[in-house]
Amino acid sequence: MAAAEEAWRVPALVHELAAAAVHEPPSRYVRHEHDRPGLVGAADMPEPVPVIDLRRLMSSLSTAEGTQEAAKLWSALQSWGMFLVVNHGIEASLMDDVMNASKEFFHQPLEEKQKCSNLVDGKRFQVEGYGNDQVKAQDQILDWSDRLNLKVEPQDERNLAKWPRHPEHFRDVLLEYTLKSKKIKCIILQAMARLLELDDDYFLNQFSDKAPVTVRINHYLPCPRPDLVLGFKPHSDDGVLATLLVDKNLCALQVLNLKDGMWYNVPTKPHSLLVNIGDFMEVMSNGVFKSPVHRVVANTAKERVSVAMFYGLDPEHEIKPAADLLHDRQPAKYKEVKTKDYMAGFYEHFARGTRVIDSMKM
Ligand SMILES: O=C(O)CCC(=O)C(=O)O
Ligand SMILES: [Fe+2]
Repeated sequence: MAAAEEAWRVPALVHELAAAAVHEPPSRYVRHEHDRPGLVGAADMPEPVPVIDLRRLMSSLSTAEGTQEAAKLWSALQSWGMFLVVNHGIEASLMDDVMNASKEFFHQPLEEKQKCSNLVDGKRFQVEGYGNDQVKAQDQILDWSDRLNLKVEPQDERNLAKWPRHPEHFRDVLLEYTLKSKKIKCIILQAMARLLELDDDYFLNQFSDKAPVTVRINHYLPCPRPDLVLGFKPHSDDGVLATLLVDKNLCALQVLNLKDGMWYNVPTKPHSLLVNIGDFMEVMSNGVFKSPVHRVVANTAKERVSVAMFYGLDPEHEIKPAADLLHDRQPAKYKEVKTKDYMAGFYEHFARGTRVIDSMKM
């Protein structure tokens, strides 16, 4: 491929645009009119995302309080497909450490961050590392953010060359946070299985020791025209579940309400975790639980960082609706698909701003 043809595949980082103090976002970042966040902003949710007390949820079989918490979880899963979790057992100081270490990485000089670049030889894209999303088409609209993607598990698949060396404690805090966040994922998946009257371990049993845990750390820098761009395009998450650590000072995440087609602000709560249902769960629950479509808006003044952790499945695993949920009047709504094929489709669709799960519906 000629060099001139290739240049569009490696756009400037938002870090570079911000450093150059551009007054207008380059056209590649400007969304089509119907897709712009505009100046008005989204509405606050008529019914906010439920806040689930994890300690209470753990006792859901044995206490009235627990039953109440499980009912809240059911309502969260039926409405927004996302919920906040408190009393989750991760120390506030560890959450702050993860957030601060991530910010510190993004504040490193560009040369330091480029040591973790997601480009091989400066041009060939790979998912892991620091940089832009993969650019698959010249007219692809880019997000006003830079990202760091890392595979944390399986341990023997960690590509440590892509992990930040600065700040030095980045690795330790991320690993400690992963361990603790995994326990939360287990409790939630058991409660979800119980809500569907499946074996408590039905969802957990889908994970083999090859199931990946990946992290995406998003860096949203201020934008001179937040009405024209998006920090993160509309998408639903891959994987079974995603847990999200968001900046407590800035509410910028929005979720689409499929019933009225409107975007709603997702509230933040200090030291809570936001849990999103991923596409794999939508398929396994045969659509009882829906993975929410969400996006992030930009703003003129404040920087924002978020840390998203995704629980995936073994690449060879077949994702399919749970057999016990299917009967004559309730046939499978999704085609069976191998995780690796789903993931290949995911990146194709993600670049175009469409959803791979829509192509799996029967
Ligand atoms: O930054 C956020 O709040 C959301 C990030 C997100 O949706 C993602 O990384 O998949
Ligand atoms: Fe997401």
